[in-house]
Amino acid sequence: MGDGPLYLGLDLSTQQLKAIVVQSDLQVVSDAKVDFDQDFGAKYGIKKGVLINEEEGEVFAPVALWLESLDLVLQRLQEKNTPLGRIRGISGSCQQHGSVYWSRQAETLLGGLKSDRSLVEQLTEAFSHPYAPNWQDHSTQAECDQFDAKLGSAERLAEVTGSAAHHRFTGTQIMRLRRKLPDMYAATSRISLVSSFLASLFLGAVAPMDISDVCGMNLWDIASNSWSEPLLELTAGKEGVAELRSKLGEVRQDGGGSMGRISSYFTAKYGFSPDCEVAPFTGDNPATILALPLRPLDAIVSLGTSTTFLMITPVYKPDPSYHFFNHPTTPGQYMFMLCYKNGGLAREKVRDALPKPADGGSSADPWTTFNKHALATPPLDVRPGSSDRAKLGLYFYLPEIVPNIRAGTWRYTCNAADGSDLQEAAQGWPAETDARAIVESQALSMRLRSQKLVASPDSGGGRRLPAQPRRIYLVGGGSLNPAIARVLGDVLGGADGVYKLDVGGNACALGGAYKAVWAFERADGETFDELIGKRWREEGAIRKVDDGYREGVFERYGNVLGAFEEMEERILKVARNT
Ligand SMILES: Nc1ncnc2c1ncn2[C@@H]1O[C@H](COP(=O)(O)OP(=O)(O)O)[C@@H](O)[C@H]1O
Ligand SMILES: O=C(CO)[C@@H](O)[C@H](O)COP(=O)(O)O
Repeated sequence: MGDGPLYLGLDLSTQQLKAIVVQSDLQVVSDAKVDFDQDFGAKYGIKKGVLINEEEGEVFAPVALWLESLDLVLQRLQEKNTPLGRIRGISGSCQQHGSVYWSRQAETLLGGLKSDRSLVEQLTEAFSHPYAPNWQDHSTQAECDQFDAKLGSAERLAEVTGSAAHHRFTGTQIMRLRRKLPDMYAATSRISLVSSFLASLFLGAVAPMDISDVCGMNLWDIASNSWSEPLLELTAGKEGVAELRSKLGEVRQDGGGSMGRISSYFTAKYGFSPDCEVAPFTGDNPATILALPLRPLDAIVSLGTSTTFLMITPVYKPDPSYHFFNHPTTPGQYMFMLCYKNGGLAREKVRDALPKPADGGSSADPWTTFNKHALATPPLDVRPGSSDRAKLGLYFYLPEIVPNIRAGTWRYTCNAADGSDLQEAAQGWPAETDARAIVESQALSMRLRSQKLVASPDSGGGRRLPAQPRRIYLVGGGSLNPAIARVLGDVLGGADGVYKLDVGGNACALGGAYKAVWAFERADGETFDELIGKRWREEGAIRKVDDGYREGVFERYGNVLGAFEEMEERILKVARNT
């Protein structure tokens, strides 16, 4: 390890808080993590990082859990002898949409933290609400209906804010909490997103929201680069607009630079330098696109608790079924995102329903049986040369986001050659078939909804390939899984292959760390891509895990894409979230 400056990236996601430290040349020098269930499950009664109130569809996390986790992850970095004193800058990535409600004492308490006591001991009174609504919350259908109607239509809301109304988007969440807990709302001095909350702890003052993460609220007018007056009015009432504006605060326009020096709590307690500075933090998905120099036509599939599909584009083409966000570092660029609630946890459910192998499942990898079945099942469970019907399923153990369908599982079959004759498979099929079918289903949904963003990549040999991503990068916990990589490659293609980031499970934290490098080392006007592009080395950073486009196989999925869409439409008619 040299002696140059270091940069810390944090990732506060659903199930963990991760930290990663890199050098200016982007080499990783240390990392640590806190697993919420393992480290604090018993104390906070959480499962998979959250608490659930089934009756109202509420999903939320205790803010105190995150305070304790921050102290613990820094302690773990210290125990690994990480030279925290050399850290020059900090940035981070956090689960999107969640909101934290600060009390009137917040600024005083944040500014006066003492290093001989923990964050949780000193900040309990800094919050007007002990919980942060989580992105899996689905308690806000009534508010969503009003948001979609407010500007005339869901299409218009998507045009203005980048997204139609979604249960988890912060505007609908604030609107509901204001109605449900009026005293709490009145006692709130500031509202943070999870990203600005975590940055605030480091700063010792409430930090502004970030220009990319703010697009996950249904409140930010992207074209006019300001809060949307009618949507603030909807959230807080005509009389309440000024108050809500002041709770939300200013939005920081620059994704880089310094928001201020680190709080003395961290210098005294963990040995950070008093010169260490805090850059804006952003959402975990925007940070993921910063984990490597992503080009247009490349796609990232993030296989975390949620499953997301991300691309960057200079063209703003919003639609109610997906999301556009401001790029976290580059004005004029946008992040396209699809987000599925039934991602990692749904795959785990299918995995856990599989019959146990004869040896009782002795492998240390809990995914061995799932992977065996996923790879042994042919695409769409159609044996080559047979007249088998294609199998299509939807596996929504939680109410889904895209499409807006309530919890349930559905199984259909259709003619494999052209998707005709779609019929519900009343008898279902063996559990083993579900292993491949759930990954195919997730990938078919991504392929269906990203069709307008992809084009035919130049294959180099004069051969014109069908429209598809050039490269697909896998990140998140599920990126460790070779069978999932293979099925995603089969369905989504990827002319140049499917790659996994070597820090696959840590990509958002890494994106945060790279953002810190850029934030503090950029030359005048130097973009993130320019700076990171010069320093990033493919070797050691990514590994090819699948060939991606396979002629013949890709087209077989194309044949049933229409049937997949029809299946969703039929189910939507009877099982829409209300
Ligand atoms: N080998 C694997 N195969 C498939 N999924 C995996 C594997 N390892 C971990 N996961 C999944 O990764 C998920 C956690 O991913 P991660 O990106 O760390 O989560 P988050 O950022 O949402 O907290 C878990 O739900 C787990 O099921
Ligand atoms: O809601 C979204 C994006 O809109 C989720 O992607 C959250 O940002 C949580 O991410 P993970 O914890 O699954 O990484």
